[in-house]
Amino acid sequence: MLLEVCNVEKSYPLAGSGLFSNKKRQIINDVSFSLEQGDCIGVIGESGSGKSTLARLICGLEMPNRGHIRLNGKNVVIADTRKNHISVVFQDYASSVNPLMTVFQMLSEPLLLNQKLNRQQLDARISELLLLAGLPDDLKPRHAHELSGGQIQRIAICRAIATNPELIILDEAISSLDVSSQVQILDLLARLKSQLNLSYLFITHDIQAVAYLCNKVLFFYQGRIIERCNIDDLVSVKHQYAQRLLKSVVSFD
Ligand SMILES: Nc1ncnc2c1ncn2[C@@H]1O[C@H](COP(=O)(O)OP(=O)(O)OP(=O)(O)O)[C@@H](O)[C@H]1O
Repeated sequence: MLLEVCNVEKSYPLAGSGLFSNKKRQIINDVSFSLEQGDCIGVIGESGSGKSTLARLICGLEMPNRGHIRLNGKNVVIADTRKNHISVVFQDYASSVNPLMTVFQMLSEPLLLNQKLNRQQLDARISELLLLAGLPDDLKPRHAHELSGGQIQRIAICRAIATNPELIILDEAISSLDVSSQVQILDLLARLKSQLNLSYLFITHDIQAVAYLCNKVLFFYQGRIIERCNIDDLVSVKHQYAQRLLKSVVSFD
């Protein structure tokens, strides 16, 4: 099993409850699921249901209060996504890249974390990544302000795949884009998944995007998984919230 999330719980101190109060608000409630190599699992839920908190726990940016998270049988280590072999692509593409860096520098950074490459090798690997993401090679000297939102998100995806991670977490990775860029990025993610044999945890509000990209789906509600199913069984979900989500989609095929 690639990823195992077992009985995970996370709470934060309750706002306004005083410095010495131990009152807490439970954000993640007894969440368990597993992801096999090659899976793309969609995590869908409304705003504030705890999806991003779950993402931060899985990639080791925070630790759970209870339960455990294992990647390839090893416990995920706090604040070491490199050791954890997990990459993350966030929603806010503009702030996910350094505005002072060129595309070449943005892509050099993750590549040089793991290996020693000379300038020529680095240049060749960056060309390869740009090609994989459907971007022209002449973007290398450009800065973020000289790129479109869709191009920046493709660069963020290049950064995510640069380290050959075991798992990529896509946290609302298409939400800030216009509809046509969303479709293009979904196509890119689907192509990279089969080309590089990637595994994704795809966090979103968008059930149609889940239906397009994922083979399994978890419905998240108030920090709990309230329903889970294979993508082919979407129409037979039982929970009211999951049914409501499905009904909210005008055309669904
Ligand atoms: N560090 C923190 N301290 C206190 N509360 C937090 C912290 N991080 C998140 N929360 C709270 O946890 C709840 C869940 O937040 P989270 O961002 O995980 O939800 P989400 O489902 O990803 O929402 P969205 O779809 O809007 O991004 C929110 O009420 C949020 O205010």
